[in-house]
Amino acid sequence: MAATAAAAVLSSGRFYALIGFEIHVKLATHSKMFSSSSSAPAQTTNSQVTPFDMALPGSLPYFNRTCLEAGIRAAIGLNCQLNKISHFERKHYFYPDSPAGYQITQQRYPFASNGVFHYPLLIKKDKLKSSTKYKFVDNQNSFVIKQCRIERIQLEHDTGRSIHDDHQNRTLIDLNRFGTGLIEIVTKPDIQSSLEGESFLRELNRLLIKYNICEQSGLETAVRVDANVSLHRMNTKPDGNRIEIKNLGSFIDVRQAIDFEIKRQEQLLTNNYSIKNETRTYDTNKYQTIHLRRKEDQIDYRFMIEPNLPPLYLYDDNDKHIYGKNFVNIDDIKRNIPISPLDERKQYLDKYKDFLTAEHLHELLRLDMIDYFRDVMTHLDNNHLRHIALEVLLSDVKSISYDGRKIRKFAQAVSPILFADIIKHLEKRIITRFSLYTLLTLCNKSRDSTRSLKSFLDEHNMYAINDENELEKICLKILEENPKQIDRYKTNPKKALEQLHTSVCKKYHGRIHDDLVNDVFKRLLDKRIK
Ligand SMILES: Nc1ncnc2c1ncn2[C@@H]1O[C@H](COP(=O)(O)OP(=O)(O)OP(=O)(O)O)[C@@H](O)[C@H]1O
Ligand SMILES: [Mg+2]
Ligand SMILES: [Mg+2]
Repeated sequence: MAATAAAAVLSSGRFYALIGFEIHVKLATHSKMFSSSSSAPAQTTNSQVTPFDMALPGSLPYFNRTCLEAGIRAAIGLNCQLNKISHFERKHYFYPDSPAGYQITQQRYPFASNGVFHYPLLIKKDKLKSSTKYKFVDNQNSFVIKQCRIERIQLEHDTGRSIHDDHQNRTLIDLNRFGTGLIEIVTKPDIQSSLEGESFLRELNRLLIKYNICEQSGLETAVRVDANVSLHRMNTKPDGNRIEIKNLGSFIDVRQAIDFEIKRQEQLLTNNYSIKNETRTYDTNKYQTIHLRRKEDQIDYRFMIEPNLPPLYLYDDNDKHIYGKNFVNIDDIKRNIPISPLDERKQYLDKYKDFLTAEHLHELLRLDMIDYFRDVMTHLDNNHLRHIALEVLLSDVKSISYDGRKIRKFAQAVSPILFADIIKHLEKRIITRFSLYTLLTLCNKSRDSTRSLKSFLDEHNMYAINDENELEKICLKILEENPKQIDRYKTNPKKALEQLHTSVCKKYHGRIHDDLVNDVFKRLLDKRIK
């Protein structure tokens, strides 16, 4: 894998862009950060709310250490320095869905800082504008690795939700979400294009899910991103001004919002306007960023140390003498941390180097198939079979279950053992390549993971016809039914064979091997036209 650090110059060649993210991640913990209420999605409004969540006088916060543990896992994945002492502060602002009038955060004294994250760059496959034509590999079929520094990671909690009731012209407040644990990951402005930004977020998302920091649903629900974008003339230094685009909820929104913003700023600078600090929002219908407020107009947050919470202390194996409720041993967490997505990628490419390319691997990751692939591989004992399995995964299985949710259902219905068994049958020519899609669809639909392959093949009579005599009889019959093709064979043998092949497949529903049947037809037709 090659490391690169080339500056991304915009197509005009006159400007360069700097992009920094503030990424809010909803932590996968059972209860909220400072109260015992559940943080799971609720059925009824205001059903998961304690006196503290309502800011009732006299109620006190009680810190949930699993939030800190999840945060530490993120910090390890992002190679951050873990600060042994960190503090909670009150960040004051008034908003109806935040009844205390402040948010508890660690903005100034975070538990983790100064990290660096390496991620593989998505490379545009071709010059088409299509948003799907991306791949993760360069022409040498290796990953291009980029890096982005992490400024800090802080713990904070979410706000409630305002529900606007237009009929009665009022706003209702639901506090179920209030107090659920978040981490905010703040990057340095090291990202230089929308493509780098999207690549960074996709890899980060994999890390967050793999390390059980947020729920599987990832960027779509558990992660919200503020993208800070600034454009500068080449050979000038940034002056610190930036545009902050708030609350982006999907990879595509992030990419499009950045692209729009770069173009907008390019026009401003070209017309000799300057970029001033500003907060904008992205309109997903109009594909534009829209002015919200000038940064200078923002209120003074009047930060103060949260008096009801002690500092958080971290320790490692070397400081065994420290213990207590809010103390977490970093080394305990490090010992149980899974392999990082990047190292995992290297491991896969190394283990299956005989047939797995970086592009295949990217595709498996993109389709959320990697775990299924890994499990299938363990049931196949040679690379020839494994290669066939890979090919089937990236064709038939891909079209049956094209997204993460569906592949998980597919994996339940078609167990890796069953899938491996299908591949072995295919290789032994007991079933045909042509029947695979139907067979896999049937297995997937049956939703009965206990059924054997034999029961499917018996029930639907899907055994390949391998007997030459039987096949010859079938082909003769097809020729009788299609006399036109015999004439056509004289002038256009390719087309005639294709038509005959289609007819035989239609009639025998994928029980015929392509190569065998073509040979038999050829033999029979050659004899006839002699
Ligand atoms: N010149 C720049 N161009 C683009 N992004 C920048 C630039 N300078 C700083 N940034 C980014 O701005 C972000 C600053 O985030 P931070 O949370 O520290 O402050 P904030 O946005 O003022 O606070 P808040 O959390 O209240 O929004 C970082 O992601 C940083 O990388
Ligand atoms: Mg910000
Ligand atoms: Mg911030």
